[in-house]
Amino acid sequence: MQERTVQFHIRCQAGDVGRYCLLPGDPGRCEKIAAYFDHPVLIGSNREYTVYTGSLLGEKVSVCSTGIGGPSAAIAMEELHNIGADTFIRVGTCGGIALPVKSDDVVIATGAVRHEGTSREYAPIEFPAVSDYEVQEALVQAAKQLGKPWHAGVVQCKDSFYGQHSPARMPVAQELLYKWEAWKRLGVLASEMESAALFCCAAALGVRCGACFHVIWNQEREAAGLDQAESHDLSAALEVGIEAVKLLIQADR
Ligand SMILES: O=P(O)(O)O[C@H]1O[C@H](CO)[C@@H](O)[C@H]1O
Ligand SMILES: O=c1cc[nH]c(=O)[nH]1
Repeated sequence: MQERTVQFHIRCQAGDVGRYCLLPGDPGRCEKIAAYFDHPVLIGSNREYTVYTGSLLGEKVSVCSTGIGGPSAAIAMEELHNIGADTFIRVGTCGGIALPVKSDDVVIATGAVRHEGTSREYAPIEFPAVSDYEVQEALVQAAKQLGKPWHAGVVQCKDSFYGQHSPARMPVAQELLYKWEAWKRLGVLASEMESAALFCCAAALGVRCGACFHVIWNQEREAAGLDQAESHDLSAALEVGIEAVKLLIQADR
């Protein structure tokens, strides 16, 4: 494919974004994240991709939404990398699976279950989808410094949100249910949709990627009669993501 100055989907070019990029799924989250930057500027918006650039500690940083699912997330990472980005933090939402993971907690991914399609077009299934160690460490340090309730461990990625929430009505119910039971027994913390693709895409490109999540709810806690809490205030996860970028900037200097 011919090299392009302006990237095909994100419609940005070299100079538009920083080396450090935060990657929320929801375009509506970009303005909130950019509000933590110094001098944030809206670079553009096309399809699910909204991009703002500003600075943190004097270093150029950006936020680019990825939309829902691995295909659009991998496109964002590829195109941001084409124009100079090499360090990525997904700042997403997730649903808790492990019982200690409560609504409003922050989950930091150490790795991701590849129950989705995109990562298979980057790496054979034997290859693990893992977070970059430096980014992971910065996220943990950030959560500790900020005093946020956090958990670090494996998250599960899938392509069907409703396969997670209504597995029994799917024609492939048996497969979804026995695998969900396996994720539970293996101590998987939470379910979301993009990290596995992003971690494998990052490995293929030779760039750093980590991920932190706001826990909206936990369907297993609900099933166990523990609580039915639901939270949509993402500020703790956003603050952890921003603080981690600052720690990486300092460590990289
Ligand atoms: O809130 P975001 O970052 O989009 O993340 C989660 O929310 C979406 C599903 O509701 C999926 O993209 C999932 O990964
Ligand atoms: O339960 C949830 C919440 C957010 N994102 C998901 O994929 N699942």
